[in-house]
Amino acid sequence: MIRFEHVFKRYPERGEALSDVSFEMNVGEMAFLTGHSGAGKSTLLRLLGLLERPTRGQVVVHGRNLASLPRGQIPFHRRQVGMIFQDYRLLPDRSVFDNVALPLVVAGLPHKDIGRRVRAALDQVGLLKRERATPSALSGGEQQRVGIARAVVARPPVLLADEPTGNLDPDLSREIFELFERFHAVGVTLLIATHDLSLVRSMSHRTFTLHDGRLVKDSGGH
Ligand SMILES: Nc1ncnc2c1ncn2[C@@H]1O[C@H](COP(=O)(O)OP(=O)(O)OP(=O)(O)O)[C@@H](O)[C@H]1O
Repeated sequence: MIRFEHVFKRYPERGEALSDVSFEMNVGEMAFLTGHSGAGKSTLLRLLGLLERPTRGQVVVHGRNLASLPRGQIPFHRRQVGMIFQDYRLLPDRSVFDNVALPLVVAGLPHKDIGRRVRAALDQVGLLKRERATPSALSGGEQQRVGIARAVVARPPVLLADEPTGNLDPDLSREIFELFERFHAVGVTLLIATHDLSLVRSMSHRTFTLHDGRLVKDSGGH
């Protein structure tokens, strides 16, 4: 589902953020991505979401080589890869419903399908009753669940999360990770960047470790 082949990413002003990174993930696999601050975790996820392009090497998702993906297929790719962020990135002046609907509105889905799909996604994250609320009326854990509903509403086969529990306390963090387990159980491929090593250790999934832009460890899991 995901393949990195000798991937390098250099930011002109900062030098190499990723150096010669190669790995593969199978369909339905769930893995963690760890490493010190600045190790390159966000960069790796941004390459997968096509928010950045590699300087060298190949990134392949679902058989599509992102380096040679025609411009017109970028929106389609983005719908195949749901992204979840530490700071949730919700629109503060729009309702929970509107925030979750956004990817479907952008994709031009018919109105009646949008309502059905948004409610299904909110149900999955346990927020069906809050669709009219604005994000500021929600707790951090709830806001992140809105972020997750938005990421899954277009039913992407791949979910990427960048420090999804970085702003949450341990109990809420565990709830978010349990939610990820449920998507894993239905066959979604997940890659989750996190500093939360105690949660990582308690969950026995494959774990990648980056150090100074290099993949130094690939371990764990069943
Ligand atoms: N848009 C950018 N422009 C320039 N340099 C960048 C950019 N994004 C990241 N970098 C640099 O690339 C390196 C890797 O950063 P990255 O954000 O990928 O690391 P990270 O492991 O996600 O760190 P953190 O845990 O702090 O989020 C760092 O040196 C960072 O300063």
